[in-house]
Amino acid sequence: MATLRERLADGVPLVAVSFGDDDAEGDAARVRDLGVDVAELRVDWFSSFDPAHVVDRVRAFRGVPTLATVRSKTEGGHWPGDEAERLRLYEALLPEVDAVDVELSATEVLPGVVAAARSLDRLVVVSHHDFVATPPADRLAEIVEGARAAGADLVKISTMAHGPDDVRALSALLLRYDSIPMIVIGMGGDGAASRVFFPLLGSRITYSAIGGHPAPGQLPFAETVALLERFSPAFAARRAS
Ligand SMILES: O=C1C[C@@](O)(C(=O)O)C[C@@H](O)[C@@H]1O
Repeated sequence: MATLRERLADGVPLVAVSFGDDDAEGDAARVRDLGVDVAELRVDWFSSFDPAHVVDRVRAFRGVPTLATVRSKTEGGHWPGDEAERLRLYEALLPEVDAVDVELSATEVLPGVVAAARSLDRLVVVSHHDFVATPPADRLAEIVEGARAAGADLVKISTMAHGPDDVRALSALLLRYDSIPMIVIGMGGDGAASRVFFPLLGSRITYSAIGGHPAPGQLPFAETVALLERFSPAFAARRAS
């Protein structure tokens, strides 16, 4: 199976599904059977943060393109808070996965994660989440530029959309930073179209759900794939190959 870096290379959007550790072997089998492009391992959802446990569960996904995330509580995750411990966890995870996702706001963790990822030739998604609102355009631009300066291979912006103006602001951001690999998501019902429409405009990964843990406005995996197949001939061709 191709690595995440190889999958990203042709610019055709990828569909991710997020998993915890309740059934890692079963989830890895589902990823293979259904042709999920990226397994996001939400380590902050795991039952234990002991690095030996985390590495063991992540290894169940070996051979599948993986993106590991240890999301802080301040950006919608469950990580309880010790930043030195979080950095050690990312360092233990990095050899096992294709990429990691870390928040731009995680100033105590981010430089260490970027350095460790560089030394192992892994990708870093530098992300920003706002579950309340979509910030103004100048703030969004500042976040993208900050993430890029911090060493992001991909910049991810996921903010709550309250109506068409927010969706327009997020699509303008995606187009403005066309030369940077971006993942842009408008969360919530008003943003749901962005999960299909933004990949058509260049957003590199869209997140979908199989079963539990759907994020606000996420569509089921099968529906996301069907809509992208309908509207992106390149995506349909890749799925058919
Ligand atoms: O940041 C993202 C995007 C997301 O929040 C979403 O809205 O699809 C889902 C998360 O699992 C992922 O880490």
